[in-house]
Amino acid sequence: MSGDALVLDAVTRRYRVRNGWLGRGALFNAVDGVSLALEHGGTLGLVGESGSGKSTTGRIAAGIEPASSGTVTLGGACLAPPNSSAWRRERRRIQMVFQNAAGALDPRMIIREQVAEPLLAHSDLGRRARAARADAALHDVGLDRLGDRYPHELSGGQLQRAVIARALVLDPDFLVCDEPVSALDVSVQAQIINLLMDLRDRLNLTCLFISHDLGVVRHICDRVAVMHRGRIVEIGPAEQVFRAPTHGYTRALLDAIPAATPAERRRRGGPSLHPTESAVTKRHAEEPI
Ligand SMILES: Nc1ncnc2c1ncn2[C@@H]1O[C@H](COP(=O)(O)OP(=O)(O)OP(=O)(O)O)[C@@H](O)[C@H]1O
Repeated sequence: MSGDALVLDAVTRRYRVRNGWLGRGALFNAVDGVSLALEHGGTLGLVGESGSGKSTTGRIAAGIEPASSGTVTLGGACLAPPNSSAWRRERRRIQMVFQNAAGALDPRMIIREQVAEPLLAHSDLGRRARAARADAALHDVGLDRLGDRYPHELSGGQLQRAVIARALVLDPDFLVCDEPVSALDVSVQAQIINLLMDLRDRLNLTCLFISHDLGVVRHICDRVAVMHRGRIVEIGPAEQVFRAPTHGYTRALLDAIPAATPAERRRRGGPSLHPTESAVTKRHAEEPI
């Protein structure tokens, strides 16, 4: 594990509009001049309304999608465009966990094979060594003994654990998590959040955590970036951004979340805490497998 940072500098991503008020074929900036750094060992939360550019930023950070302009550097070296041989070398260090675990897994393959799959492209390990590495990753996420099962034999939470194991099997330094629990039952969300926190601490991972759930972001992130219409309008230590937001859009986002305590609820006149946040505070709750 090296201590270098993943840095996005003035990153822009342009798409062509298919239909919409800008007019068919017009270009628009889904991500517009975004600069941020993922510092070693930290967790940066990326929040903002739907369509603000969070996922696109995450995919660019993970090297899955190229920037239209701007640079992505890893330890000071420019990350190569996706699919070049240099990219394949660096790709191992940055892995992504998506929202839809079921869609990310092949229903015809057992879990162990799918967890081991990235090793085919990124290592020269033999079949048995790959299976052993996959079993170790499955152990890390609490799925011992389930490697021989097919995806349809696993619960939603177990599927997301398998997807996390597949991201971990290459021993990455950075993990980009894009809404990793929003497709799960509330009762399972806390277990997956707790697992991600445990893995981050145990494996010394540096994380970008994309979420709509500001309660969870406040709980697990040390820094927060707020996106609005493709731009970062505010970035700073989580406690500072949540306690004293400087941008009007951040204040509007925070006003939209339910109050954390009865006193705050009375002061603000809003509803009580989102169930996810009350649940994530119960760390180490284990999902039955
Ligand atoms: N491949 C694509 N082609 C065209 N437009 C795209 C593409 N991917 C994303 N967009 C558009 O870019 C904008 C930003 O999308 P993005 O998914 O990054 O936002 P988001 O903040 O992650 O939203 P959500 O929270 O709903 O996932 C949206 O207007 C989206 O429709």
